[in-house]
Amino acid sequence: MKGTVGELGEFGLIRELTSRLTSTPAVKIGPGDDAAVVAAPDRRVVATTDILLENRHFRRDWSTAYDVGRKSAAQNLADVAAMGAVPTAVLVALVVPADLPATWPLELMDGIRDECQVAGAAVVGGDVVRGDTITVAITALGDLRSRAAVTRSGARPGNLVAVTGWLGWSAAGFAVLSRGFRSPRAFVEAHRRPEPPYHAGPAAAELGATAMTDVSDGLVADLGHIAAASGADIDLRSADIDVPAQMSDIGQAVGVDPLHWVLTGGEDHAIVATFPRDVKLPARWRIIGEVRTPAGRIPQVTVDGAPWDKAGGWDHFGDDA
Ligand SMILES: Nc1ncnc2c1ncn2[C@@H]1O[C@H](COP(=O)(O)OP(=O)(O)O)[C@@H](O)[C@H]1O
Ligand SMILES: Cc1ncc(C[n+]2csc(CCOP(=O)(O)OP(=O)(O)O)c2C)c(N)n1
Ligand SMILES: [Mg+2]
Ligand SMILES: [Mg+2]
Ligand SMILES: [Mg+2]
Repeated sequence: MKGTVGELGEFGLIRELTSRLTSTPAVKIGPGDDAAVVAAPDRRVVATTDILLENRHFRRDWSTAYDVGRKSAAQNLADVAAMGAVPTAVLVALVVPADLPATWPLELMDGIRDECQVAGAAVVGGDVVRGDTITVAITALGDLRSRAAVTRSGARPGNLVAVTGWLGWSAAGFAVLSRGFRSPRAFVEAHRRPEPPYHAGPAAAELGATAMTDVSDGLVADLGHIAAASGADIDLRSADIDVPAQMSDIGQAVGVDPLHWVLTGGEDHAIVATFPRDVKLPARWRIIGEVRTPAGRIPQVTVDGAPWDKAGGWDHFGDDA
């Protein structure tokens, strides 16, 4: 595809975007009408939205359009999974400048489509608007399959805290890219293209998870939301939190304690949940701490019993943002 988005025009772009999509049996009416129609066998619909903005969530010199597509879909699909639901459909709202090469949004859509396919969902609609900063706003829908939603508020003292998926890999990759390097590849790739363990969300619900979230901002920050919503403290045992040797090497090279990436790095979209103590967890879950009766008036996350007094993760209005 030659030319720019402006040359293609709004409806030319929409035609090209939608022509690349695939469908699923849940999609009754896909893109092309005033709205889509998606089957909701459960009669409840899980709905969530996250925005990705150029130079805030991604950089075009660090990630391909396809990578940004995979990541923007993953960020939203992970939120559906973290409720214990199976993703069904996503809507893609795009802001693009007129002089952007048309290949960029088309390859973005390929990435969104492919990540949706990994999670079992399909793109059912969207919007295109001309603007100065590339913005990808995705809405994802999901189905609870007759189970109760797993919220952030159900953690109880005595519960175990367990996690599945990657922790700190994206943050280590971000640190590498920020310093002008392109390797080690595994970490840079983790930053470009997270791999949320989608299946683990519904699986955790089935196993009796009492609270759950995906780790988008950082483990300590996101568990902080569970602590606050549940009115309980959460203590992490650092000895049970794996720091890969390769991550330690990068930490050494750039002067950062790698445990900091694991505890406060976001964007890997691992799934962390609390479970009753007698749960039988499959091997992919690592037990990393426990829920405790709150020690003070404000529920908090502690590490090895000590309050975590640094930032627990990304904050769009924080000092690092
Ligand atoms: N502009 C908004 N209007 C209404 N609700 C919002 C808005 N921004 C965030 N929220 C809600 O606040 C909660 C926390 O948001 P956020 O930290 O972005 O969640 P997540 O990490 O799951 O994406 C979510 O339930 C989200 O839907
Ligand atoms: C260019 C660039 N700068 C900084 C970051 C780091 N970063 C941006 S947003 C974010 C947290 C996750 O995004 P957010 O919009 O908070 O998603 P949500 O928590 O709502 O799911 C992080 C770690 C990045 N990925 N790219
Ligand atoms: Mg959000
Ligand atoms: Mg999110
Ligand atoms: Mg966030």
